Amino acid sequence: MVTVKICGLRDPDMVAFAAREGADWIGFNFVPQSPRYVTPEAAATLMLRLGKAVPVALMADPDDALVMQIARLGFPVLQLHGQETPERAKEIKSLTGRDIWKAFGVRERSDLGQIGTFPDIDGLLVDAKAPDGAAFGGGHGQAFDWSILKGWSAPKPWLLAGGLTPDNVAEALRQTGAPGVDVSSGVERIRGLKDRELVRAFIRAAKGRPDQP
Ligand SMILES: O=C(O)c1ccccc1NCC(=O)[C@H](O)[C@H](O)COP(=O)(O)O
Repeated sequence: MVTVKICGLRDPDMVAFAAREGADWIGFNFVPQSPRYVTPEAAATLMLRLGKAVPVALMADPDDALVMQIARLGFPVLQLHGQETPERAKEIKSLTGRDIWKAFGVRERSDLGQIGTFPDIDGLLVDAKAPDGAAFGGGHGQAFDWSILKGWSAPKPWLLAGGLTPDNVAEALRQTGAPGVDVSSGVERIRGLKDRELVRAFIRAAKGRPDQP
């Protein structure tokens, strides 16, 4: 079964709703410039509503103090979404003992080359490259050309991300064979605010049960 990560939740009831609807992972965003940012204190409250969903902490170029603070909250997975080097990813892994997922922004086939230089990560996201001039590297609601993944085999467990929506996720999965998907903007009507109907539709479309009430 395809796994689903819903990223950038800020509201406890929405966390509980996404978990009930079958989200496998729920991402909390610790990038202060993001409209989806939550403080570590707020995340601790949100984490009380996870049900069976697994929390993922999203950070961009975090310092040691932040990674330790987040790891202490109990996150089993840290998702790195900045300019972290392979060495820094390894360092964060040893410092915290947590699984490390690294997000890679891609636009063309050659962008996939960087992935092999991160031997110590536990998983990865293949995401769209941020638009030129963007202040941060993800959550822009833009898809990349999925055909660049044709014939590529991921060295680690991976999620497809970037511009996915309830309407295109089934086709994205068909074209890429991704084992899992990650979404943020595509389940929002207002930037930064998740929408229940879209969250439900996305999870059902990704898991291949779109018509169930
Ligand atoms: O979502 C953000 O605001 C964000 C900010 C800074 C770094 C990363 C961010 N999001 C990372 C994610 O994992 C998103 O879910 C992923 O980029 C897909 O986003 P979208 O295209 O909006 O579905």
